[in-house]
Amino acid sequence: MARPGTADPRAYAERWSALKNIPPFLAMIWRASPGLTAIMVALRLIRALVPVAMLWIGKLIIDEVVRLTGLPDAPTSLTGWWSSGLAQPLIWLVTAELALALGSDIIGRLVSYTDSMLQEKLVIFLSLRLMDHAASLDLATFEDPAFQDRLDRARRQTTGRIPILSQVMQQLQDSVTVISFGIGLIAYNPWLVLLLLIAMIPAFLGEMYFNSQLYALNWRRASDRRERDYLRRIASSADSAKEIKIFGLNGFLRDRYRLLAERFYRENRAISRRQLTAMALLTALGTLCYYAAYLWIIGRTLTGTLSLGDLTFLSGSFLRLRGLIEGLLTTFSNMAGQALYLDDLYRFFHERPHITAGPAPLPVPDPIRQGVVFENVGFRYPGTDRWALRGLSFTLQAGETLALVGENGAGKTTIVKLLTRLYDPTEGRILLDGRDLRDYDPEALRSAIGVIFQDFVRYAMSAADNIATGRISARDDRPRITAAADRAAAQAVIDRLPAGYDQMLGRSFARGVELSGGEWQKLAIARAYMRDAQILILDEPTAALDARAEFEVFQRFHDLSSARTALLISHRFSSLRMADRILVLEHGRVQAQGTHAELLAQKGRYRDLFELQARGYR
Ligand SMILES: Nc1ncnc2c1ncn2[C@@H]1O[C@H](COP(=O)(O)OP(=O)(O)OP(=O)(O)O)[C@@H](O)[C@H]1O
Repeated sequence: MARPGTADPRAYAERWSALKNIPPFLAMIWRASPGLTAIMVALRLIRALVPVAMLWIGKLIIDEVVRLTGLPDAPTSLTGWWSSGLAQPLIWLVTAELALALGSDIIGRLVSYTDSMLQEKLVIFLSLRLMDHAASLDLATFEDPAFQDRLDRARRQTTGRIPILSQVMQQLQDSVTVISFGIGLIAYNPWLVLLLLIAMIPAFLGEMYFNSQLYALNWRRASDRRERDYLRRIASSADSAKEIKIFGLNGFLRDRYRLLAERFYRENRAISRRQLTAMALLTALGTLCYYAAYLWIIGRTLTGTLSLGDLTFLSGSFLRLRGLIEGLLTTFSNMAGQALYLDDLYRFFHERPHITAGPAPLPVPDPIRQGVVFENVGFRYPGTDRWALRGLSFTLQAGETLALVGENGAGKTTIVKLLTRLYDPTEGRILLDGRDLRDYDPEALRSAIGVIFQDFVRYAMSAADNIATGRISARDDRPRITAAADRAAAQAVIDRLPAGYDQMLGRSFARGVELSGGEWQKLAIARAYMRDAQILILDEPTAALDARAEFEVFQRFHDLSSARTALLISHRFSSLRMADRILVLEHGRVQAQGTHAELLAQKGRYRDLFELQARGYR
C-alpha cells in the first residue's frame, strides 16, 4: 500500500482514463429522462451565450456614451437629450441589456429546477438498476468480501455521484461561454488567450493530481470504511442495543471506530495540507498572468489603439474568462475524480451471475415423480479450502418427509443451499427426476420449492406482507394469506396484533409492533405455505417455538405434507420422529439413515444424541 500522500502515478493516469466513464453516464442521464435532459441542454446553451452578449452590449453602451458626450453640440440636460432624439440608440442598447439580464435570471431558475428534477430521476433510475442487478447476482457473489466493498462503493454512487450531473451540464455551458468569450478576445489579440491558458494549466494539473490522491486513498480504504460504518451502525441500532448495554460493549466499539476514523482523517489531512500549499502557489501564478494582460490592455487604450468600450469589454472578458477557465478546469478535474468513482458503479453493473438458466432450460416437472438424488456431492464454499460436504449421496423421494440431523456445522443448511441452487456443487451432481438441477431454470426451480431458513428475514412491513413475501404475486389474495397463517399456527399471533394483518411489524418504523422470536418464526413458516410449493424445506423452523407451539406446527405440517415432498432440519428429536426417514450427517457425509426406530436400534450416533437430549429432560 502506498504511503498516504505519496505520488501514485497509476492513480494519475487512471484519472484521465476515467473520463471515458462520462459518455455512458450521460447516456444513463438520457435514459433516466430524455425530455428533461433535452430541455436542460437547451436552457444551458442559451444561458451560455448571455454573458458575452451582455458584455458586448456593455461595450457598445460605453462607446456610445463616449461618442455622445464628445459631440460638439451635445445637449446639457436630460430633457435636451430626450427631445433631440440623439440618445435613442443608447436607450435601445440599455433596454436590450436589461432584457438579457431579466431573461438570464429566469433561465437560471429554470436550469436549477430542471437540474434538481433530473437528479431525482437519475437517483431513481440508478437505484432501481442497482436493486435489479443485485437481485440477479449469485449468493456466492454476495458472500465475497471484495464484492461487499464493490457493492458498498456502488451503492454510494447511486446518490453520491449525482453532483456529476450538474457538473457535466455546467461544464458544457461554461465551455460554450468560454468559446464565445475566446472568439471575442482572439479578434483583438490571440496571444491574450494563450497567456490565459498558460496561467491556468499548472493549477489544473495540480488539482487533478491531488484529487487522484484522495481517490486512491478512498479506494484503498473501502474495506476499513465499511468496518467503520458497520461499527457505527451496531453501536447505534435497535437490534444490537440490548446486547451492547448488557455486555457494556460501547467503549470497545467506540475505540475501534475512533482508531479507524482517525487514521482515515490523518491520511486525508496529509494530502489536503500538501494540496493547500501547492495550489496557493499555482493560483498566484494565474493572478500574475491576468495582471500582465491587464497592463497590456490599459497600455493599448492609453495609446489610443483600443477604445474605452474595448477596455471594458477586454478587461471584463479577461476577468470572466479567467474565472470561467479556472472553474472549468477545477470542475473538469473534479468531474474526472467523480468519474473514477463511476468505475465502481460500472464494475458492479458488469458483475454477472454464474448460476443462470441454460439455453433451453427444462420445465420443472409438476408433479415431481421421482424426487431428488444427491450423487457423490462435494462442496467447498468459494474462497475456502474446507469441504463443507464431501462424497454425499442420498435420495429425497417424491412425497416423503426426510429429516436431516447432525451437529452444528455438519452441512445441513449447505444441502438446502445446493438444492435451491443458491450454489452449485463443487463435485458430483444433484438430480431432480433424473435430470441435473443445472438443466432447469433456476428461477422456476426456486418457485417450486418453499424454504424457510434459520436466518429468515424479519421484514419491517405489515403482518400480511410478511406472509405474502412467500409468494409476492398473491399479495392481495387475503384468503390465501389467512390460510397460510392458519397452517403455520400463526393465526393467534395475528389476532393479538392491534391492527391484525395490517399491523406494521418490527421497530424500524413508527407504529411498528415487535414480535417474539417464536411469533416471527410462525409468520416465516406461513411464508413457506404461501408458496404451495412441491418441495417444502424447513431449516430449524421451530427452534424458537415453545413445546406446545412446536407440536401444533408439526402436527399441521404432518397433516398437510402427507402428499408433499419435504425436507426438515431440526435438532429436536421430538420433531424428527415424525419424518418418514432420517439422515444423520457428520462432517458433510451421511453417517446413518433410517426411521427413528431403526436408528435408535442401531446404537450409533443418532442414539447417542437422542440419549443425550432425553437425559436432559429426565
Ligand atoms: N457462507 C459460507 N462461507 C464459508 N463457509 C461456510 C459458509 N456457510 C457455512 N460454511 C461452513 O460450512 C460448514 C457447514 O455449514 P452449514 O451451515 O451447512 O452447517 P449446519 O449443519 O446447517 O449447521 P447448524 O446446525 O449450526 O445450522 C460449516 O463448517 C461452516 O463453517
